[in-house]
This record gives sequence, C-alpha cells and structure tokens, in this order.
Amino acid sequence: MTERLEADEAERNGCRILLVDDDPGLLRLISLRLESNGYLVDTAESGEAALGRVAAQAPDAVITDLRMEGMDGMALFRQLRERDPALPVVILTAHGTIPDAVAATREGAFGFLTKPFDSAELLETIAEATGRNRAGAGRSASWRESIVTRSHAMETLLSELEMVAESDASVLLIGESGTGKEVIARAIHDASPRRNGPFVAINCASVPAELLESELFGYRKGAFTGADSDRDGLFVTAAGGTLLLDEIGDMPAAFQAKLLRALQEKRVRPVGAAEEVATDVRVVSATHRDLERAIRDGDFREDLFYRLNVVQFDVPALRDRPEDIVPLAEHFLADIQKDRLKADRIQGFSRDALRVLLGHDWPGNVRQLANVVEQACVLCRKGPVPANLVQRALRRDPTGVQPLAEARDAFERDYLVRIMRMAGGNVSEAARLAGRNRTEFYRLLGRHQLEPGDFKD
Ligand SMILES: Nc1ncnc2c1ncn2[C@@H]1O[C@H](COP(=O)(O)OP(=O)(O)OP(=O)(O)O)[C@@H](O)[C@H]1O
Repeated sequence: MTERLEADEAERNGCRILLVDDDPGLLRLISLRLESNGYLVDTAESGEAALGRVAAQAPDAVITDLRMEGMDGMALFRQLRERDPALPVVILTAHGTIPDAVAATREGAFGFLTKPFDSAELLETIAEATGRNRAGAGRSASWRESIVTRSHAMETLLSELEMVAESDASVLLIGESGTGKEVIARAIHDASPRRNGPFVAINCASVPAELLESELFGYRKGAFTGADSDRDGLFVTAAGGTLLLDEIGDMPAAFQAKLLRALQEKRVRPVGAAEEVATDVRVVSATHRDLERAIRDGDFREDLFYRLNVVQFDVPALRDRPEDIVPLAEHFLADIQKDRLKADRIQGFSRDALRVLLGHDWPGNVRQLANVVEQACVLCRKGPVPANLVQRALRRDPTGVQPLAEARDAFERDYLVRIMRMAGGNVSEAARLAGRNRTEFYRLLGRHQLEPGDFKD
C-alpha cells in the first residue's frame, strides 16, 4: 500500500498544472492543495495571461474558472484546444454555470468541478487528467482496462455497469455500430462474479436464420443431414459465464419465441434431442436498432424485449463524446506502435492532425477511428502523424459507411425534417408533399420523435 502511494506520488511529481482564476484567494487555496500533493503549480489571473503561460511553460493540464473578466474560461478553453487539442482542460464552475461547463466537456474539455469542491475530488480529477496517456493509471480496475474514456457519460455508464455486473440481470446495450458495445459486454463479464467462466459472443445477424437454433441450443447426432455427432450450443458452451447476443434486433421472428422460452425456463432443447438441458448463463444483448419501434412494427416480441432489457445501457456515439477522440486515437496509435518496426519513428499526432480528428463526425464511431489511425500510421514515415495523412485515411475509410438500416433511418429523418420545414409544421401539407396520408405521416414523425410544433414559426 505504502509502495503504491509512493509510486503515485512519484508519478505526480514533475506534473505541471496551470491554474487560472481571477480570485487570488481561490488561486492560493487550490495551489496549496496541489503543491502539497506533489504537483508543480503555475498561476494566472486572467485568460489572456494564461495563454502566455501555456506557451512558456507547456503545462500537463490547465484548471480554469469559467466566469472571469475579459477572456472567460470557455474562450480560454477554445483557444487552448485550437493550439493543443491534447492538453487536458478542467473547468471550475459555480452552480449557475453548470450547463456551460457541460457544454465545454462536449466540446472536448477534460471535465469540470463544481464549487465548492472537495480536495479528494479535485485531486482525483487532476490525477486522471495528467495521467491521460496511462489510461487512468492506478485507478482503473482490471475489468475496465480495455476501455479508454474520459467522457462523463461513459464514466456514468461504467459505474452503473459495475453495480449491475454483480447480479445476473440481463443487460441490453443500445448504440450505433462501432460504439464499443462488445467491449462493454466483455467489461460486464469481467466485472461480474462469472469473470472466470467463458465469455461467448454470437452475431445474430450473421448466422442464417435456419442455423441459429442449432448454433445456440446445439444438436444431436442425426438431427439433420451433416449432423454426424452431438454438438453443444452456445448456451451450454457459455455455462458459468456470459453469452453476448449481438445484433439481437436482427433475430428472426420465428426464433424469438424459442429464445424467450429458453431464457424463462433456463433450459434449452438441442435440435433432435428428446430432453432439455439446463443452462447457466448471464445474457447480455446488443443492438443498434430501436427495439421499441421494432415492437411497434411487429418485428420484435415485446415479452422478449422485457426479458432481455432488465437493465438498459445507451452507449453514446463518438460524436456525442468528442472528449474521447484524442485519448482513443492516442491509444490506438500506442497499440500499433507496440508491434510495428517503425514504432519509435512515429511520434504522436501533429496538432493539425488532432484538429482534423476532432472536427470529424465519426459515423462509424470508435471502430472507424481505429481504422483511420491505423491507415494514417501505415502511410506515415516518421515524426508526428500529419493532418494530410489523417484526411487521406478518412477519405478512403470504408467503415465510415453506415449499415444500410442506419443510413435509411438517417435519410428518412432528414427527409422528414426538410419536408416539415418546407410545410412550416403543417402535417397535412407535409403529408401531401411526401405523397402519404396524414395518419401514416404522423406515425413516421413519431418514429423519429419529431414534434410538428417544433417546425412552426
Ligand atoms: N472505449 C473504448 N476503448 C478502447 N477501444 C474501444 C472502445 N470502444 C470501442 N473500442 C474498439 O473499437 C472497435 C469497435 O468496438 P465494438 O466491436 O465493441 O463495437 P460495437 O458497438 O459492438 O460494434 P457493432 O455494433 O458493429 O458490433 C473494437 O476494436 C473495440 O476494441
């Protein structure tokens, strides 16, 4: 324990923090706290002064008040991000300005602290901010080791996940393709008492409907042509562990009732077997589909939905947590460097390259970011990865292409928004323009959670 504390202390030593506040009393107070914990602290009483200090001192992190005379914390943060997108900026905020601070984290600020804050919270946030390349060294438990994030939304999700992992409750993960649903499913497994058992994943969309039953429940010799010996299904293979049913929204309707029964009874009947077999799995399912809508459309059983969805986590799209873009890009780069000869010749990303990464919309989410980093590195000879290679990789990247269902949804929504704007929020008029009847048009609006009132002047 003492060794751990000493190691933490040594890690912090030499970390330079720039503290910006126009209240000298608070500056002194926070400086003392940070210095007594091994940080080197530099202070500035205005945003303008802070910009000069950053250029001269190259701090490892900046803490800035939000409300200041002249350049305020938000303007300072934007300027700093422009100069060095990887520099962590923590915002200090009073109660009334929390929404601004939240907006800043959406734009990529590391996080915010609400006044009055306690010492432990301050130190923890700064330790995380300065340890960003060590993926939260010393703090992150092993179950979340493979998850890189500095987003509040993801942190909240992970802390809820840790609580839920304790039980055997079924978890449904909803999120766009490539947001990290499988990584999160594995984290649930690793944080659960089943961690020493198997983690088995199946993509329900990629198994032909007629094979899904034998794949999940197994079969007996002679059950069908080619079944020349008994075979266990994944419900049995995953016994004592966790079974991830990925793309559950694509599960054929005909099989949904059988799956529901298996989950209710905790037993499966292998194809061609006379007897049922007991199962012992924790089920996590994942989908990018809106299952409630699939239920309304008659494509997904409501009872199965409630059985799978004891707890639901919405995994945010990467564009909704831009603060994760830089740490993830650095993580993928470090990963590539581990097994590449030219590893030491590439040194991080240039500022312009980071700006390009931050400015992108990432329709393919984290998976797309990993591919783009990989492609940019392949083409990079030495030094920091330049912006033009990132742009080139973005132009070529096929994972930016959304799956058909998502693309169709996005198109439909954009189309409805356009047409509702043209019709000034008048549904009859919009329905006429779209060549649909009013009832049907209302259903379409409802499906995309669009309110006619929002389009009226
Ligand atoms: N927070 C994260 N930290 C590190 N790597 C991540 C993170 N999120 C996702 N990844 C990586 O991004 C890739 C895509 O993640 P994953 O397969 O979990 O997404 P998904 O949501 O399950 O996608 P799909 O819906 O297409 O199956 C994987 O290589 C995964 O390791």
